[in-house]
Amino acid sequence: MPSLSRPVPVARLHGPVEAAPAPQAAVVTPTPAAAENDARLPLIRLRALNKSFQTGTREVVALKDVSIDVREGEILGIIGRSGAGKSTLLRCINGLERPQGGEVLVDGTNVSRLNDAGLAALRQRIGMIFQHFNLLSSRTAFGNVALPLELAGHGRAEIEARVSELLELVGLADKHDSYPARLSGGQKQRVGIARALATAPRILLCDEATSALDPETTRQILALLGDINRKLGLTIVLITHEMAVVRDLCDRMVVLDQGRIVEQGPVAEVFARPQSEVTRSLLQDVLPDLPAALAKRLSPVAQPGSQPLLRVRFSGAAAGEPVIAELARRFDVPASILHGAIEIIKDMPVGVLILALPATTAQPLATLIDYLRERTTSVELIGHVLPAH
Ligand SMILES: Nc1ncnc2c1ncn2[C@@H]1O[C@H](COP(=O)(O)OP(=O)(O)OP(=O)(O)O)[C@@H](O)[C@H]1O
Repeated sequence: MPSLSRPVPVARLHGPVEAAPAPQAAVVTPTPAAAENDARLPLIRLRALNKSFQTGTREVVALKDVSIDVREGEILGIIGRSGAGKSTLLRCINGLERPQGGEVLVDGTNVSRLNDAGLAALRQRIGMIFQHFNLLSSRTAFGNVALPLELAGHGRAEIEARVSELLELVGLADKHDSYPARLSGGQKQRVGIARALATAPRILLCDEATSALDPETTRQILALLGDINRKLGLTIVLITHEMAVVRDLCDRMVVLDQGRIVEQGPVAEVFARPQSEVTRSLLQDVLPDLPAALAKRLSPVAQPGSQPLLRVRFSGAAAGEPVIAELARRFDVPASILHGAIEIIKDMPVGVLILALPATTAQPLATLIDYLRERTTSVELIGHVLPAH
């Protein structure tokens, strides 16, 4: 029987893991922090996963050639629209779904080859929390957290000590005897987190864990997950459709679309240089881009009196540069900021600006764009805006 007293992860499941391969869809240059992260061995390796479902005569492809490494101690966010394959991916990790192709390795163990007893042992090492908490209404907070320990055959005294420690960890020391009906959504999720940690797992899977919560409670639960990740060295994989969750909690992110990975990398890097249309669209929630009213006035070609419209992305040191003032001073080009947003992600400023240049300038447009490109993360000419009437 495993010991439950731990501030640190329990022993590994099985033997050694292989060296990390090159990331499949890395589209960004790693930051120094990410490079340090890369040196860690992957705790979870998904290799070329394929999974389809047969519904009547139709085959639905849920995952297509998905390869992801999750390194020990990191928080990985998997984001995508509804139907992108997120839940299927999470369920492949704990063996609830078997892929038709590819491999799922958890700490070197091939999950697809495990029998029922092996799967049960694996799930002791993988905690899971859910959108709707999945608590037993007939049990108190204590009883819910105690359940996995009872099932694992631990003794009463050990269970009592462990559950008290866990309720304390999640900030519910005073709710031992409360039934779920008497708890708020945030408190229920705290019980869910304590229950998921009961068997001292090394991995926590979060299935839309904050989607049923209001923004303030979401912030508190994300802060708690970040705290647990740091205190216990827990590896966290979460699925979400909200960029704000990825921004507030994750180290790295994977964007799924129609079962495929369309982008992956450190969060700040993906926010600064989104490569796929899906990522850009999902980013609209946190870094609003071109407002609809402006988009309506956009023409793909220059017209008499129209102004070139630029989307300028910036991150890190570039965010502190007086780029627009310099453009005005050096080229005598007063750019107007029509829209902008900035976020601080893991201490790094990341932003987007929509700039309108004057209808006529002494220098060619290409010269001005080149100038900005050298001093920012990226510059796109998104069209020409006609004056508003
Ligand atoms: N058991 C199943 N039988 C048939 N089709 C399924 C099954 N599970 C998932 N699918 C299909 O596989 C695709 C991916 O589903 P999945 O639930 O993994 O997506 P998701 O990104 O988690 O979506 P959501 O955010 O809406 O939960 C969808 O088209 C879905 O309809």
